[in-house]
Amino acid sequence: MNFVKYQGTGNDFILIDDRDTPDRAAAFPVADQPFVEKLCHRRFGIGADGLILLQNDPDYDFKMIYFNADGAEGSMCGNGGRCIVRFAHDLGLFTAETRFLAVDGEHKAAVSENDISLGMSDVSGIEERNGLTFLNTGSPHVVRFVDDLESLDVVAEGQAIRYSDAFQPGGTNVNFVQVIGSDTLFVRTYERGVEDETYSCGTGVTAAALVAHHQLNMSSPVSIQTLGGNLKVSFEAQVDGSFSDVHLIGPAKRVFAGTITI
Ligand SMILES: N[C@H](CCC[C@H](N)C(=O)O)C(=O)O
Repeated sequence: MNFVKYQGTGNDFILIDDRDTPDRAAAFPVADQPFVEKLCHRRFGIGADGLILLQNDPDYDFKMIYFNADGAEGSMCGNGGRCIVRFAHDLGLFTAETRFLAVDGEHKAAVSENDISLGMSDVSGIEERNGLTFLNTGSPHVVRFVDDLESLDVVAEGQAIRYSDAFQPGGTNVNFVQVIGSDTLFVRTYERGVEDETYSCGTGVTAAALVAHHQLNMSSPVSIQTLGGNLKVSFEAQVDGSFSDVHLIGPAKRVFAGTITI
């Protein structure tokens, strides 16, 4: 079975072309969670934050199926979404703009030489839960502002919130955010399903930008720095507290291709 790897601001993914072939026995074993986990493992496998299948869909250019590094199917992945758009473009499935289906519904995206602009789901609003700011940008996210993000223990602090009672049974991703300019945030994310800090989280930086607008009146587009590079988030804030026209903009790059032999 062949695979390619892509990374978007250091959030890295195994991508597999799982479109219908005459022999469906060659299709990816979607229910084999230990297999996906092994492929994502950085010592026993290829190594990745997640694995994404590109499948056919009768009504869209393609369909995205996303698994976290723990092997379980995840909720929406923004950086993975940008990577699969670049992959579909590399496969010649569209020229400049695309419509595809993901776990949270339809997404539109546009490709330019350096960036992918990915349309995200509308966000219904921002809530306070047990003193923490929480929202769903396709995946569940807590957003917490801090003063010194550089020296924060993101794994320990993130885990405490991810497993706290308020977010059971599903858990949540956790973003720590430092304001570093009038329109710029530095974001570090503890990711559910990876159970570690990743270099960048697309739905997470989207959440951070929307909360920065809501709480600090930061205007669109918001620039975001992550450990793996820079992203932009643009949006329209509605009077009822919801957000529409949300876009996650940044690079996604093909890193290598290979054959799975385990
Ligand atoms: N890395 C992803 C987030 C995946 C969400 C996943 N960790 C989950 O909660 O299922 C992103 O770029 O948006």
